Amino acid sequence: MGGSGQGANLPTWGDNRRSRVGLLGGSFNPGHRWHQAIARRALRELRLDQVWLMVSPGNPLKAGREMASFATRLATARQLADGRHVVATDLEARLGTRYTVDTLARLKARFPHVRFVWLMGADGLVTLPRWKHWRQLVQAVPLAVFPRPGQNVAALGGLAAHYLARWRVPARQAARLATLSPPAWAFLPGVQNSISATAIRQRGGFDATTDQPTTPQVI
Ligand SMILES: Nc1ncnc2c1ncn2[C@@H]1O[C@H](COP(=O)(O)OP(=O)(O)OP(=O)(O)O)[C@@H](O)[C@H]1O
Ligand SMILES: O=C(O)c1ccc[n+]([C@@H]2O[C@H](COP(=O)([O-])O)[C@@H](O)[C@H]2O)c1
Repeated sequence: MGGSGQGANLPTWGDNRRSRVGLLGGSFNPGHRWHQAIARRALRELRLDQVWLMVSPGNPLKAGREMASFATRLATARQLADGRHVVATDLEARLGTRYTVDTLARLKARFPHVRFVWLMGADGLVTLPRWKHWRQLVQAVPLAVFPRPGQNVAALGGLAAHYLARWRVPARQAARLATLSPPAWAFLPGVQNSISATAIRQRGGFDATTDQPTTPQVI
């Protein structure tokens, strides 16, 4: 990987090896320690080589919401990275993509030998049917869904989970996920944390008007 923990660059390895990469896309407004916890858990349980904290130039479903600058959000993601196994990246900004389905198409073309897994909290599975071309998206990449307080019942009882039911892999087989042809997904029960970027902002951890953190950015 070309990056240090500070690496916002497009990764330079991977083209010619079968590596396994988890993509944790997010607004990171700001990044927080549960993003890091998910990344580490994914590395371990999905047997990934790397997780990329992929900072969104602008979540299409969060338009108009209080949003710090891209640079500030990327900086908070970088604080969570170690530069080896967890890497923060601005690649969506570089690729000029905003919708996940488009990003995945570009990434798969750019890294044909990398096996990607899309990582998300249970809230992502809830909103998935509102994402651009979501049925196409689930054909493009396996999904790993992490529990989130207050979201799990809606996630597992929702439209996306029903649509994907026949492709669900038991959590005990999560290590296989990166090797499976999509659609494939797993819900990974485990420790949960109610931390959210919204709560951090509401606590005043971040001053979106000045674009500056008022307390340590990563909480
Ligand atoms: N506490 C959490 N538990 C499980 N998943 C989480 C948690 N916090 C964030 N995630 C997941 O991390 C990814 C990126 O999240 P994001 O950057 O939007 O943070 P957030 O805390 O959800 O932000 P916000 O409160 O602004 O919506 C998403 O897939 C989200 O589901
Ligand atoms: O592609 C879409 O339509 C789409 C809709 C909502 C969210 N996403 C992606 O989901 C990821 C999590 O977003 P967020 O803002 O909830 O952290 C991030 O990578 C977004 O680009 C993607």
